[in-house]
Amino acid sequence: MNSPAIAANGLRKSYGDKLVLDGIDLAVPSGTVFSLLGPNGAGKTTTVEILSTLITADDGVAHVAGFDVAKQTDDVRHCIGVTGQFAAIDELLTGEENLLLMAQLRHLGNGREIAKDLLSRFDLVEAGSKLPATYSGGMRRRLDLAMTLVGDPRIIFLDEPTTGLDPRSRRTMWEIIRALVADGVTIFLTTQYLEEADQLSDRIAVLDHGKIVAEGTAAELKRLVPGGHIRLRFADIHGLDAAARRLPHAIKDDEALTLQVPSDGSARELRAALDRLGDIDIEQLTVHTPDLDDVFFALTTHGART
Ligand SMILES: Nc1ncnc2c1ncn2[C@@H]1O[C@H](COP(=O)(O)OP(=O)(O)OP(=O)(O)O)[C@@H](O)[C@H]1O
Repeated sequence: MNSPAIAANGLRKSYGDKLVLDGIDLAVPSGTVFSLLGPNGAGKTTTVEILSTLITADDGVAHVAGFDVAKQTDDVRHCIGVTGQFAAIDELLTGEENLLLMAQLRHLGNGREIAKDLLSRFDLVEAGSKLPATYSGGMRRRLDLAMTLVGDPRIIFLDEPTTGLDPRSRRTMWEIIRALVADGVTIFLTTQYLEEADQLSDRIAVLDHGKIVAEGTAAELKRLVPGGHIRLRFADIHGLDAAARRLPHAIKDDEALTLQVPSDGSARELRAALDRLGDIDIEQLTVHTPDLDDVFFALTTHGART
């Protein structure tokens, strides 16, 4: 098996007496999307900064593209692209000039060609000759990501790439990220948006107070939390009472005229519940399966419902 594109063992980091990372282990196979999900201050940016050689860990080891992030920083930097929460865009240069500067910094001879190609891929051809001050938030993020892609890095760190974007711009970013993955690029993504992690990731780790509290596919994480149920609403109290007698394990709400039946969301369990109700009239039926929101609330203390 190929060695992972990104691997970390026992990463620790403190600022003063504040412990920020308390022993992080992770492994990201090549060509996959890994999301680090966590509330504000959980340590997501700190993890990205260590893996991308911007800061050093106090303890533990990490390898990116097979290189040690603490000892082979230049090799790591050659293989990666990083898009942070604060864009690297130079406000005094046009979009195209920003890309050209990036190509120069990376000592690439064919800067004009690269800039032209990226402007067209990121739908910034017209904007390319304008100053970033005239760009929308979504355009700035696209330019920032385009700059990250100069030199064709095979491993990309995206630190909260869609924070503050409207739903349409967010979806455009998702399409761009999916195209990169289809091209074999490895993506390490941090996000506070559960839907984003759900949509894009092969694997997700939930970070809280500097520790990974759960890791797996979106489906695996959703199975960790209870909360799946079928909700049945009845026209009147007689229907509700009759139904409650046939489904004694259900939670009854006399005011809302509903029964909540624990369920894994499968068609088999739904059919079994309906069979037991027989000819009792149901006014409305909804099936709730746990989503990543439930996982997030269940596993992180910041998100914990009190
Ligand atoms: N340079 C620094 N000096 C002191 N404390 C820091 C420094 N950088 C980060 N921290 C602290 O480390 C903790 C984790 O920060 P980090 O930015 O990694 O969290 P995050 O999960 O990325 O949060 P957010 O979603 O808000 O960006 C925070 O409490 C933060 O205040």
